Amino acid sequence: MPQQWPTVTYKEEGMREGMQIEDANITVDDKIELLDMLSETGLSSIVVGSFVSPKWTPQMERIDEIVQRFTPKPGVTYSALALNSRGVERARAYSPPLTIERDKYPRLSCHLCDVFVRRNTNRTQMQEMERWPEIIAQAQEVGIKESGIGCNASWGSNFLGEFPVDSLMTLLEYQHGLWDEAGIKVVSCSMGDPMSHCTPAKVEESVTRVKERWPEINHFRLHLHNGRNMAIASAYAAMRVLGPEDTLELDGTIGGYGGCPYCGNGRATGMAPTEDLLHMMDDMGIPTGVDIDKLIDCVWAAERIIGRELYGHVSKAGPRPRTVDKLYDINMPFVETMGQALHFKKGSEVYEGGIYPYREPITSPYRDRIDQGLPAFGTGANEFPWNQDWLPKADS
Ligand SMILES: CC(C)(COP(=O)([O-])OP(=O)([O-])OC[C@H]1O[C@@H](n2cnc3c(N)ncnc32)[C@H](O)[C@@H]1OP(=O)([O-])[O-])[C@@H](O)C(=O)NCCC(=O)NCCSC(=O)C[C@@](C)(O)CC(=O)[O-]
Repeated sequence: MPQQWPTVTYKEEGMREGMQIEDANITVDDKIELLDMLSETGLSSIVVGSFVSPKWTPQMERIDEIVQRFTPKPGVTYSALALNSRGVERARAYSPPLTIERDKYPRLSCHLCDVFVRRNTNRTQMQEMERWPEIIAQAQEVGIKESGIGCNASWGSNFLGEFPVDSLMTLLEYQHGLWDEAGIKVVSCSMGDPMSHCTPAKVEESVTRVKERWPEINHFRLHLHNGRNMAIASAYAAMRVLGPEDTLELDGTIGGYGGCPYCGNGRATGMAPTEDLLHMMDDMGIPTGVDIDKLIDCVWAAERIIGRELYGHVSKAGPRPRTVDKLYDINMPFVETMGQALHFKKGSEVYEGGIYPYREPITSPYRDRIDQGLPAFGTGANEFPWNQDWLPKADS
């Protein structure tokens, strides 16, 4: 029985998580060029930046100009991060095209790491919790029937060390109890990880335990950072636990850049590279609606704008060639440099003149079959290559 995957929705964070850790002098024109390119890829949800204090994050100082001048594409949801009411008020001035509500549900959430939230927002974890009664009261007031629980810095902290999943579950249990008391059903759980402490094992355990403890929770949000290169594997682990009755919200950044300036990992933080993660989802048969080739154009544009190479792989090695027209030339020469590796998009001229050690051109009956539109291998015992005379006989 093939795996039944959850519905996966994806949010592109390159213009916010990505740009917030890059040079504050990147021009508004360049950011608008990249944002408008992202709008043409098929991405359905794009974060344009954040309305935070420019004293804390100068990279976001000119967000107002970006929102005023970019070209919103119909059907794409554009949002922005706001960490306090002043930020929400600023964002609301640009709605539309911005969508202000970033969460489907009223949610009780806080950071397991008190140090991170103090460093990042000048607030304490206790102050985050103090808001919960108000969130519950507001939900009751407007007759909300479904709610969310959640946590950030869910699996560990660069300042406090690793957190056992038990600690995460204790926090979620407490939040769930408050919603129970209010008589509001909990259907969603979010887990964030700004300091890159996610691992596939911890994410698998966390999502599994939440599903087992509260089977009615069928909506999950994961905000995973990639400082230890565990974001894609962790996202996959979550997909493996969930099923067709579940929805999983993921986010990442083109090229995999990004990070919070106050998490301690700087530009080494990163997120799941969008092009790598969505290419994996393509392979899994999970619909993304995104054109990987246009995403690669965005990564290359981002590298030009930022002035350095980014972390993703599909933009460098190319997507897995799966159709005859994308297969590599079996007689291509020695391919060595990163520039020569770009032949998948730039054509054979990038490796022309490379070492070619073969006395005769390479041929292969397998490639002959592929070029004729046949599968490389036959499926039956008496089909190619099992029926070829070169094959040693099993009883010999
Ligand atoms: C949240 C604040 C503003 C609180 O900062 P604060 O100092 O507590 O705010 P305040 O209310 O005391 O105001 C201080 C000054 O900031 C101004 N101010 C106050 N709010 C705003 C605003 N929204 N926009 C513009 N200006 C603002 C306010 O007007 C005042 O100006 P002054 O009187 O000094 O001239 C500050 O801590 C901040 O901006 N932090 C953001 C740092 C940042 O950008 N981090 C990266 C994004 S978060 C992230 O990446 C993590 C995440 C979200 O992905 C996952 C996770 O959280 O785990």
